[in-house]
Amino acid sequence: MTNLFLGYLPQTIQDLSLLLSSQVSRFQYNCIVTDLDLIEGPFTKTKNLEKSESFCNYIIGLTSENSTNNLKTLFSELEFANFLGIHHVILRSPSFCNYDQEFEESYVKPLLGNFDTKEQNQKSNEINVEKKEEEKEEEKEKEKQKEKEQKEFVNYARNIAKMFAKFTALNISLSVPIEDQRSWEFWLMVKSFSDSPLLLRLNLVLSDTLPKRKLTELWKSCKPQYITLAISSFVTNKKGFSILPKQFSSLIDEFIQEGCGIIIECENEVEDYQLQQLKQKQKQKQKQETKQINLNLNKIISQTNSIQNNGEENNNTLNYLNNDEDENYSDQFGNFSESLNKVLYLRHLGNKLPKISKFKKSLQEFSDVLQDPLQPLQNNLSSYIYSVFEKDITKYEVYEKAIYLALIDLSKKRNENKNEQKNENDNENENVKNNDQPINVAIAGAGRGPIVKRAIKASMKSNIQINLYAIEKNPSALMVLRSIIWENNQDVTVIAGDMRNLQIDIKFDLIISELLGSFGDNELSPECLDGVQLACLKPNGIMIPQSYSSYLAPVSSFGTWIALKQYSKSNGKNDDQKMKNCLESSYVVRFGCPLLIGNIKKCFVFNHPQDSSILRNNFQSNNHNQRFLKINWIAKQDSVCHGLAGYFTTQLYRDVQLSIHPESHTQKMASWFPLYFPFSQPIKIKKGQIIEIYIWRIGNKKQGGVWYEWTMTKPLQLHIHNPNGRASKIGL
Ligand SMILES: C[S@@+](CC[C@H](N)C(=O)[O-])C[C@H]1O[C@@H](n2cnc3c(N)ncnc32)[C@H](O)[C@@H]1O
Repeated sequence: MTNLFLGYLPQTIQDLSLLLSSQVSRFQYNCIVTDLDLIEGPFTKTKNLEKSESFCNYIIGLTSENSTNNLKTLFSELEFANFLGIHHVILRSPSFCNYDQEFEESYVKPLLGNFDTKEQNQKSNEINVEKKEEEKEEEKEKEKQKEKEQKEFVNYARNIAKMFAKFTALNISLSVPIEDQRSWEFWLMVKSFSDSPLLLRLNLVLSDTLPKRKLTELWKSCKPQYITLAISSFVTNKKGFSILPKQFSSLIDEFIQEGCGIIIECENEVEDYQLQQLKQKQKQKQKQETKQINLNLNKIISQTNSIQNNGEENNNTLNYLNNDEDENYSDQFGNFSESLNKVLYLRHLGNKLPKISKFKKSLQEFSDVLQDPLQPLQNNLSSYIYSVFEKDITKYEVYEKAIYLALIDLSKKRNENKNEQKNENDNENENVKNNDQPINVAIAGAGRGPIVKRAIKASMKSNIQINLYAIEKNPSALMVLRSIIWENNQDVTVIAGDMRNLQIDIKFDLIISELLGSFGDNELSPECLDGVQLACLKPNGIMIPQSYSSYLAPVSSFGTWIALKQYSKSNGKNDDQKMKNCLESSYVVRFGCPLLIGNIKKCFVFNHPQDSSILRNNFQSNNHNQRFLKINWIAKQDSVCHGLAGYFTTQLYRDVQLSIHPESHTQKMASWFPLYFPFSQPIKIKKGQIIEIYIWRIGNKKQGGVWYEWTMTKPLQLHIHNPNGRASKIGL
């Protein structure tokens, strides 16, 4: 059974308390969505009113149609919900959201008919002449209508924002039709009018029109709480069961996987109500019936055959209906199982979804959780953090492969040199002796030793002798490292200290490090490796990684934005500057449902070893590690930009790579989530617009560290984020 949240929305409710006691427990709905209409709604019956307290947890209130154009009604209904103790309310979708589509149906299509484009144009030209006057009138009317609706649109958005500010105890979701781009505009407008836009939730309504793919992606990035399946979304298959057309069910699958709850609209609850009446009369029979229903319910839920295929494989469901006892009810109440059928079907869809692997599940827990990037140079990492690193087997396997190839190449080079020298030098014996020396390998930043272990393995595999050194500055990690080396009887020399200023005589053929952050250079790998390269790398020595590149894309991710705002609120605690700083810092985050508005583009590149003369001249100023770049994109679609998503790829050695770039992500590697550079305000973007940003990597030891600054210049000019590293600096 999945954790799918199912809500039930009957069009009419005769007896809410009966419905709750029968439906929720028996048919495994999580709740009933019920009208808050104060005149004809279920709560107008005193019986329901009296019991409201006890069943409020199972109820989501739905505002009435009248409330969409009447502030007073909306207010009264929300106040009533509050009074009853209902915690969740869904605001009904304003009908004008569908205006454009209706207009298309009733005006545009009949005018165009079925002609091909050429004929179509001719024909419409003719019509244009004939109906010019008539159309002018129509145009005027249309304009008027549009203007009226635009006003209503804004007014309703304003009303909602007002109500939202007033009823802070209610969890409010706004309903909007999923297939209409205008409803997205409306949703944004309400959000931007509102005082606490983050708390306003979203209920998408799916009717019989499938949204365009791009719109679906856009909605997913808005983190909807529910999708309501309107009656018109369902079709009846050959066997008479309500199912969703294939594309619809795939769409629902996608949203279920993002944790979205489903609300099913059903015609009425008469059958269930009457079923209960009957049950009272036929107590004995009812017991058996309940038993049978539960039995069949379990069978149906566990079956994995497709209900979809015209009902052909839907034998269990059919059995349920054809069951002797159930036939009585079906005869008496016609399609009494209609709502049950829908819920079983949806449970079935939920169960049919591919099981999420343990690996994916463990990652999902981190969705939209903001973390400050690690600073392994400035801070000493804890044992727990090392243990998390070490769980990522994939990363170390790739490292081992790179080390193996580097050892082979170093050994080959030696042999070539040896042969050359053999030819050149008379005193050949002595040189041969020198060249047979093991290869000097250093792990720079060894931690508790996972790469040390891989270097030993690579040496054994390649049968190439190495002298292995482990450099580490974290005193506690060093203790663990030493005891692991001792326990495993490994031949490793531990060098305690900062790799940037080692006072040792040894020169290395190969220096291996893993000092990479989510943005490649953001844990100061360039600065750390400069020191050890200058002091200890032999000429023509190799460094792993050989290079790393960062990447950026403008991102829309409401979930991440909400998390950021909440973080800034709780961290800032009424201190304005602190709150601002939170919005100007970069974060490691697994974007829950990101929408990349432009293609991912390369940002900064670092190569190792660096040119040693450049390195020597800039060692103090760190100028050679500073970067400044302008990047622009053409927006792929309408959306809201919440900042920049940062990724990296690294070439460890030759073609051995690690990547968190979404298009080339190393499979099953979980060590790094993307880096998020937020913009201090969400920016509405139109499809085709140029998005232009500037980003800097600045700083040196004298300035207390390295930091990034970033800004947007198009379509909106923003301030520089994190000037002088005021919000976040990476300590050197
Ligand atoms: C990201 S961790 C990787 C540790 C280990 N290689 C692993 O994969 O588990 C980086 C390690 O480098 C060490 N480190 C960072 N900067 C250093 C420096 N300047 N000198 C020596 N060690 C450093 C940190 O203490 C940390 O143990």
